[in-house]
Amino acid sequence: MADARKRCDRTAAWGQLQERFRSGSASFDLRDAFAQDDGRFARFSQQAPHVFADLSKNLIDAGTEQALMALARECGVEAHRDAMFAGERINNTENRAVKHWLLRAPRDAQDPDSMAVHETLEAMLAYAEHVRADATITDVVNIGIGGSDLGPQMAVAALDAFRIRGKRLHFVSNIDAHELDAVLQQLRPEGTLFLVASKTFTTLETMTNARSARVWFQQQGGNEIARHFAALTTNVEAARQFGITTTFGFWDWVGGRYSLWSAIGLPLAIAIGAQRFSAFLAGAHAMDQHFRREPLERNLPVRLGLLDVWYRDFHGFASRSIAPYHSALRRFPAYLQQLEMESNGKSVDAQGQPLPFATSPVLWGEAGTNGQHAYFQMLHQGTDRVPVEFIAVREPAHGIPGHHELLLANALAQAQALMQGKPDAGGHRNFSGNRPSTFFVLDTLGPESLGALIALHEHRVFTSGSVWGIDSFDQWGVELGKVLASDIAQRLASGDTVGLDGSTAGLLQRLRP
Ligand SMILES: O=P(O)(O)OC[C@H]1O[C@H](O)[C@H](O)[C@@H](O)[C@@H]1O
Repeated sequence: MADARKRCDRTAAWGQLQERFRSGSASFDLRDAFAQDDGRFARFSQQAPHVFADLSKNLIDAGTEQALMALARECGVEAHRDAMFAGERINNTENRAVKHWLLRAPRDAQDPDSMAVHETLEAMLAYAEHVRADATITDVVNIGIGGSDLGPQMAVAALDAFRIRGKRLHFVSNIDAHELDAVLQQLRPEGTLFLVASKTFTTLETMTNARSARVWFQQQGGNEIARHFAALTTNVEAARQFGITTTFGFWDWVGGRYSLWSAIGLPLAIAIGAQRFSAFLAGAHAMDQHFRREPLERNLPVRLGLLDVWYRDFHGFASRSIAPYHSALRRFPAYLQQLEMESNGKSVDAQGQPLPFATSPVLWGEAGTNGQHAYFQMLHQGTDRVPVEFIAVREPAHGIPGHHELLLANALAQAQALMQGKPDAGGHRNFSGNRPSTFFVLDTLGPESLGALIALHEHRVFTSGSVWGIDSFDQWGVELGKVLASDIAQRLASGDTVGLDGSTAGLLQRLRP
């Protein structure tokens, strides 16, 4: 497909944004903005499906947001979004469509893939229910990495309150077998179900771990590999060759970091059950509809994605900190790291032309309040301004009194402190303030709201990637290290350092057994 997007820095809106930044935005003060405008909270906050977002403590005014909307329109973000939902091959470097949204859409007779999606979903959910009902299975081990690990791991933790009791879920990703070893020590072969999760079924880490798990299983006297191993993959043939007969497939138009909604979600379906898994998909679908249909001005993923562009390319902010004030969301920052940094961490456009402006920021963070006692010092008083994203949940899932109010109070207080500061204090006690943050509120952390929160971020990343003109759905940057690792693995065995740089050669010699 010819990419119809216009290079964002060649638009009139880009020039206007530069001008706005030069002529005032650099000295924009949030405290004044609130003092001057009673309606600021209402203007810059909104309810989207299952997610409320307050953007008012960000360094924007109505004029800037308007110019950002103009930028999106001039760049062709809407047409690009519609092309994704029309199933066009917008992942042009891999010549693939991008249809993870179809995995959470109701049956659609018009879409050629919808039938297969729903057949697979039904089979997978039936299997999940079967595993849930099978009391002999006490442990489920997901073996996968990247998109085949971070999504299900994050979501299983996030929805722990809904998790089936009496079964343990484990996630093994690293090729470092300390991880596999620690899990295997807790298992009995007859009580274990291994899920080998890999889109390609070739990933070194996953295949190595899966083979070692199979060896362990057989050495421990396990039999019936067919009953104790299942595969989640687009490469059903490779799974069969591995000896796995229970496979749940998906399609090349599902990117790894967008695959939680596919068979890769099986650990989550086992954890929370078919009905709740369907609710999880429905929550994401509601956000898809919002993204497709709402005008840009009331379109939350679009507003967030454009804010990201404003911060990265005009303010020059190089990172964003994620602060979920809910311990069940502790893996959410790691999940977002892959989603955003693997999608938009590119320095060429979709045609391979170098981009003269900055793209993906660094994402990082920890659950609150823990982060407050570690790195928030730098957020409040460091030399860099780092936009912070708070996520708070109104209703707790526990009944222990006195905690949740304090948790929420801390989230609010941190956002307030970042903005208000204490500029008169002087010296070490001085807080400059005027530090931006976004505040998300969920009524409860449940399947629907989690689905919506994730889809919101997918579309937000789509929006900034679309403005930047990059292919957000490939990941060529992970290839070089993989190729070099296989060369170095041979050299580690042989000791051959010919042709290596001095550092790699020196370290290789030091690391050889
Ligand atoms: O699911 P797999 O094919 O095993 O891939 C697992 C992961 O590894 C790759 O190197 C990519 O960087 C990720 O996008 C992917 O999710």
